[in-house]
Amino acid sequence: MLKSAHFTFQHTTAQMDVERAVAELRFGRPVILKDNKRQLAVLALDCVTPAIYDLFSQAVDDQHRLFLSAPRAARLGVSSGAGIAVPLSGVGFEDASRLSYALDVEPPQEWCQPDQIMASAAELARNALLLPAMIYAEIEPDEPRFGACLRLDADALGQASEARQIFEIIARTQVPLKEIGDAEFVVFRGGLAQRDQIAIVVGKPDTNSPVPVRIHSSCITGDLFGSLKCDCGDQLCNGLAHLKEAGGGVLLYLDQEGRGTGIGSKMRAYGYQHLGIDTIDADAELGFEADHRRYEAAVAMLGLLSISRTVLFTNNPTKISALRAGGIHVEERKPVFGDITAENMNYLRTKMLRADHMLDIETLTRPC
Ligand SMILES: Nc1nc2c(ncn2[C@@H]2O[C@H](COP(=O)(O)OP(=O)(O)OP(=O)(O)O)[C@@H](O)[C@H]2O)c(=O)[nH]1
Ligand SMILES: [Zn+2]
Repeated sequence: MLKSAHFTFQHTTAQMDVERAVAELRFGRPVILKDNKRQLAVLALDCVTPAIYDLFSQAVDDQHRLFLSAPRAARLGVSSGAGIAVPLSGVGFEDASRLSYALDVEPPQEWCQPDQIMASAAELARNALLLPAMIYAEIEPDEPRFGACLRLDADALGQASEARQIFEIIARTQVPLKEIGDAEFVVFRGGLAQRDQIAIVVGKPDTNSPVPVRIHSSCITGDLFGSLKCDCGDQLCNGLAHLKEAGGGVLLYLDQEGRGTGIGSKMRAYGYQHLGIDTIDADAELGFEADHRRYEAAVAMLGLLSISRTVLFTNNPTKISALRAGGIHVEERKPVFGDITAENMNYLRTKMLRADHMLDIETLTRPC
């Protein structure tokens, strides 16, 4: 309960400021990112129209640059761990866009190391589920043309990160499921974006022993519509079935579509995959690392369910290390498979060979 005498709306938290900045970027508005030395006006290319692009370049006297992440730079043939900054003077919206995500683009003739603050800008784009391609320029503190824009301290991102682990249970109730019968849905609210996450409790797991747990990341195409391009739908059903067979357990259904890149980017990446590029390189063309998921929410959710010891159903070593890093004991790992089809074979093979997923190498590498 709020104590009304002390409560005011005068302050925001770093978490709120970050979320506001995310909303501004998604509306195609600049955010002013600042540290104690300088301030940069930053726009997400993903949400910019040609008219906004032109307006921005006029406002910064054509001194804008394009930040591209390390994976995108590498696809352009430039190796730079911090990404690159490409001068955009005289470069129009179409060419900036092509440089950001098109295939078979010539490497930029000129580039430099990006300002350090751009790491925070890329992190904002990640929270916003936008391509990490940012248009930016240094501006004067009192620049009136950006007077109405949101200002964000670059430090706020680090501070807001703590919120990733803060959740509360806001609802729990029984939902009978076709395949496994009674289950309890537990809804958690919190995290950086305050989005709701769910756990499905099958049976009555004994939290004094290692609890069978499946961590599943959302896949709208596979989970809901039976896409043949991946194994997610099968893994969701089989995961729940394994929990039931094990005498009860918990499935965490995490809101991290497209390995954390969002449905828009996942579908763009599919477009590139149809041209023969594998799942990791397709994401890299768009500027993404191989996997953008985080598991702080999973750790927090297990904690709220009083689960500290698990038998984890997964083929993905990152999930095991992420839980362990969060203080959850993974006492055993059990596999969870889906059907291997002509359509998902290359995807599974890539996960096995390039992301170390524990899949059956013999079956998957046999030519189809
Ligand atoms: N970016 C991208 N994401 C994909 C693609 N195919 C599937 N995904 C996403 O990959 C994730 C797969 O999630 P999971 O099945 O939980 O995880 P996993 O990494 O395969 O690990 P385990 O199933 O536990 O072995 C989901 O977020 C999907 O939306 C793809 O081609 N590109
Ligand atoms: Zn999938």
